[in-house]
Amino acid sequence: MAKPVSIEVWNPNGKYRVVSTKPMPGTRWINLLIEQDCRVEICTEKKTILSVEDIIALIGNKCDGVIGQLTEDWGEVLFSALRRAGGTAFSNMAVGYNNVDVNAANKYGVAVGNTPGVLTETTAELAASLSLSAARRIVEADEFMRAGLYDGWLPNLFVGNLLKGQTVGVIGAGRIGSAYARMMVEGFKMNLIYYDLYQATRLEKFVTAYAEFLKASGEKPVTWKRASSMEEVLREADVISLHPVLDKTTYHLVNKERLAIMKKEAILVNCSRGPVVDEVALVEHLRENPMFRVGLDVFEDEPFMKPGLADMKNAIVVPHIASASKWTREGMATLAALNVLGKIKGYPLWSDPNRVEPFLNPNVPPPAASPSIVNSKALGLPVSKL
Ligand SMILES: NC(=O)C1=CN([C@@H]2O[C@H](COP(=O)(O)OP(=O)(O)OC[C@H]3O[C@@H](n4cnc5c(N)ncnc54)[C@H](O)[C@@H]3O)[C@@H](O)[C@H]2O)C=CC1
Ligand SMILES: O=C(O)C(=O)CO
Repeated sequence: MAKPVSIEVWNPNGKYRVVSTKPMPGTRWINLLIEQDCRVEICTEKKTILSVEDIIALIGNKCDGVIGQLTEDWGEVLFSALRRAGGTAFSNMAVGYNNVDVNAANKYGVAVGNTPGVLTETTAELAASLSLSAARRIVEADEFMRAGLYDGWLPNLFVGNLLKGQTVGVIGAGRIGSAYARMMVEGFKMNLIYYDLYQATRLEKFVTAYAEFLKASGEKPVTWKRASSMEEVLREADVISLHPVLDKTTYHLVNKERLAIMKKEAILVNCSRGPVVDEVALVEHLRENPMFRVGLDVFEDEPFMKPGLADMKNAIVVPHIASASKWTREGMATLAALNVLGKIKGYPLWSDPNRVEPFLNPNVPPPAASPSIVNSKALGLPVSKL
């Protein structure tokens, strides 16, 4: 039996009981729930990752909805517990929901929300930061400086790669992959090659228009290409950034064989999910190819790194912070809360999960809709006309 977990309670007399497994940034999300007669309970347990047992204890005997985190294992056990407690609403505070067994949620009639859109630019900016940091060896140079090793300018000191005119490769050109591609093409005048199951039409139009602009200004135009295989991207690109969802098709998408076809001085960035890369193979590749560099926000066995990774000078590692801007994290909390609230109140689903701005303006009440429910079709939820 799990120990009771510590909680903070807001609006104790609220009709609907909504639990958040973590404190989340900002207060708007709490106020929006309270205004709609919710009692909000926030888990304040010091432990970073809650176990299934901890969450069962949080759900208790009566719970209308839960806001959860990507570190939690939302499957059969939790969805059945939530349903037994009378709940029909869950939302991840994340766009990725590979920690959620959606079939299990469907079985118990629980809506599964996620938070697309609000983190697109923030996440793409971190991928761009990792790309630049790797190309210009910023972390190594910073460590060198702090260690007191700098004793004067040298022609060969921390020489890195110029991005202008090189090729950026994007695997998974959805919301974040496309935003990243635009930053690298427009910001650094890189040529684009991308691989996705679907054509990224808006991205292609953007690069075409930007190329026209450059040409009209007398500059060399950038180019784009949709690759017919992932290998084509790996072979041709100088900087490759991974942005697909994590599912069976993308597990170990980058493995030993695929690392071997990349350029010896290429840069690989991963801001999607750790298991998209075979991290053991990556450590070996980094060891054998000192000019190959990586920027990693996510890890295969998060929060752990595979042995050897932390020792590699050609790896930059940060702790899953790609969406960590204040505006984004507060917006994610708001979208997650509104997903849960919308289901509890019987609101329809917002018609376009890529257009979430109307939910994020703090000066205007949000639309009476759930911003993004990934299993809405399976549950037969109505769609808003707005
Ligand atoms: N590191 C972090 O903090 C963050 C990580 N993420 C991760 O990024 C992922 C992508 O997010 P969005 O861009 O909003 O999602 P999205 O759904 O707009 O884009 C994902 C793209 O991946 C493509 N894709 C799927 N399977 C593929 C395959 N086998 N090969 C190539 N492409 C494939 C899809 O067609 C789609 O275009 C999330 O699912 C999440 O796991 C998202 C936000 C923050
Ligand atoms: O939203 C996600 O999927 C994350 O990884 C955290 O922002």
